[in-house]
Amino acid sequence: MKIKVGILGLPNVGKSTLFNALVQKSIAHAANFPFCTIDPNVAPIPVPDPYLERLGRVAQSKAVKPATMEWVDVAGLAKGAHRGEGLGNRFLASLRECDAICHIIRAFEDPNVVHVDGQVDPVSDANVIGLELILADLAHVERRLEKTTCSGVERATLESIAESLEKGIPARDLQLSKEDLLSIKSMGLLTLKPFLYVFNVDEVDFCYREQALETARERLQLIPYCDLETKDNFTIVSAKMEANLGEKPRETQLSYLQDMGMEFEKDDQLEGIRSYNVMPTMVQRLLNLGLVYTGPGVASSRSQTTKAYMIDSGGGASTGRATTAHDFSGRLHGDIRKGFTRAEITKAEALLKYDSYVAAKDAGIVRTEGRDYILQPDEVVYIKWK
Ligand SMILES: Nc1ncnc2c1ncn2[C@@H]1O[C@H](COP(=O)(O)OP(=O)(O)OP(=O)(O)O)[C@@H](O)[C@H]1O
Ligand SMILES: [Mg+2]
Repeated sequence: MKIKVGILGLPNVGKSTLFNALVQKSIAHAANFPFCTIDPNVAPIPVPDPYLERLGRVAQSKAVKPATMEWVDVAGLAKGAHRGEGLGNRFLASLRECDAICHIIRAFEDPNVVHVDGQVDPVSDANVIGLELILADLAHVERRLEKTTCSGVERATLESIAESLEKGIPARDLQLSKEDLLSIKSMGLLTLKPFLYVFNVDEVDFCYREQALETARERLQLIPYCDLETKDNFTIVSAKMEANLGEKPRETQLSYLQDMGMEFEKDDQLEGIRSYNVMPTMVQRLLNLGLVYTGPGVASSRSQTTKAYMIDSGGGASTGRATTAHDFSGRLHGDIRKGFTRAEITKAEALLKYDSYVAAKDAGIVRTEGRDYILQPDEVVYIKWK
């Protein structure tokens, strides 16, 4: 299951700075002028994982490979983009292919960083983006409705969406049935996608997290185009702080933040606030994704890597992609799928109580399932095949 997340926002709000922080490398050019990014930057980002390292040790693997999500950093979307302002909105095509959108909203004041409208106003900025997305979807839907190949359920659905968009209502606010949604899936409508709202705050505000989160929550309530059901899907980052912390030694990072006023109750809190952990975890929750593992049980002559894979936690309820043991075997190798006989399943937490897969099996915690078994999050899967 390949998951793509798009980073969207006005020009010069810190999208590329944040993208680099997520990738933990300087891939995207980030600079203090609008429309710095033209071509999209794309990179895989590992999904934070509570079990992988330890499972690798139980399996005696030489390496572990985390599941990844692909993040896409695009050009800034400007007010009037639908009329061709800024870079227009042609680049939105890369966002149409994404499973979720991460909307970066400038909340930092720094007067040295140019704001396209001359003043920092997070609510107004977020509304500009919300409206541009509605207008971009409307133009996209109207183009499709002009085609004679658009008929039946697809046409009826798009007509009702167009009617709503014209009134300023995003497509996600319509109660579309599964059948309706399926008929328009290839359109990649932006106002149907799950959104994560990310307020990019000043370094010092980031260090007073509770207060900054409260302010973000209050602002979100004022953004009419924001998805009502996902109003909890927001967070704060300080892209500049992330850039400053970079990969400095842990002690340096801690003292930098403490000097700025941040209080730490526990040492591991530092990892818990870094965007490369926070943001993929939020996307995972937003899209209801879970992780399953392979490695334990596999003979070392066959594989020496323990790997994590993403699946739909709700058994396909949210993405429509339930993963059966047989489907999953196809993700490993065509031959494994062809020769599938059964799957051995165990929970990661339970397996970690043993020194080896064999010991866990002897203790009776490994069960056998057939091809139609729907995988559940945090399961370790060992496929038997001929
Ligand atoms: N939290 C912050 N506080 C202060 N400055 C910041 C913060 N986040 C980013 N910046 C600065 O804002 C400027 C613009 O950043 P960046 O190039 O990442 O924006 P962008 O959204 O990718 O822009 P574009 O749309 O032009 O590609 C950079 O100088 C960056 O250092
Ligand atoms: Mg950029």
